[in-house]
Amino acid sequence: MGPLPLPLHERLFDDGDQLAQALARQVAADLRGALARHGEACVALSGGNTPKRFFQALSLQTLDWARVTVLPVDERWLPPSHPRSNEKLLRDHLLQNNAAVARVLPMYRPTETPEAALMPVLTRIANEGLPLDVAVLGMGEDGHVASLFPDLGRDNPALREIGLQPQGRAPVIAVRTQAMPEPRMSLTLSALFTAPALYLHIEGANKRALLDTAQRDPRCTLPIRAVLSGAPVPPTLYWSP
Ligand SMILES: O=C(O)[C@H](O)[C@@H](O)[C@H](O)[C@H](O)COP(=O)(O)O
Repeated sequence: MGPLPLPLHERLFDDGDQLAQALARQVAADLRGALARHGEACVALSGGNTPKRFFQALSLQTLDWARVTVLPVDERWLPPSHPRSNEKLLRDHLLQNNAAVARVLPMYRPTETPEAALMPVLTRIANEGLPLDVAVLGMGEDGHVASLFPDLGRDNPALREIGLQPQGRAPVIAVRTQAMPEPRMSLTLSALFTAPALYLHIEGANKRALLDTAQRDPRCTLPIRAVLSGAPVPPTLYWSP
């Protein structure tokens, strides 16, 4: 008998619209619970192409959005007017309808490099964003999550530990990857794991197969496996073809 697959709850849907509605209902319920417990709530959300429908559905949910802070799990080092900016994605697709009054905690600052802004951004996120109540992670076809790419630590092995260890020493890192054109900033797994509710929003058969490998193969070194192996509570997968 091979090793047991890493624990993961699964919610499978026939299409992306159904998934978006269900994930929006679940995240809204988690936020309402957090608001009831401590009067404010914080959710970290992934960028990329997958989450747009989910953001739109979430923006229609009824809850006390004025007491909710939203932050991106990662940011491409581009101004918020740029089409690849995750802050822009949040503002265009989530900060509308009922959610228009939510507060965005941006990662980007107008410095030339993410390294130059790291300390002030890290301090602000630690003070105003953490601990999280909810985190939603996408996954790239290469097994990256947030901006924690498979080549993390190529030039600086300590960065891999800080990024991927469940007890890593910092909540935010500046990253460079050969996989993407621009430098980035990212929450680390130790920051993401402060969320008692952790979701993977993954669409498509290829990503599902990769996730399966990460769940079952102990030799897998991809960041997605570090999520599955290190998460203090088993994440819940929301998947559709
Ligand atoms: O800003 C980003 O790029 C992300 O937060 C990233 O981790 C994303 O979730 C995956 O790359 C999946 O992206 P797609 O949904 O576009 O495939």
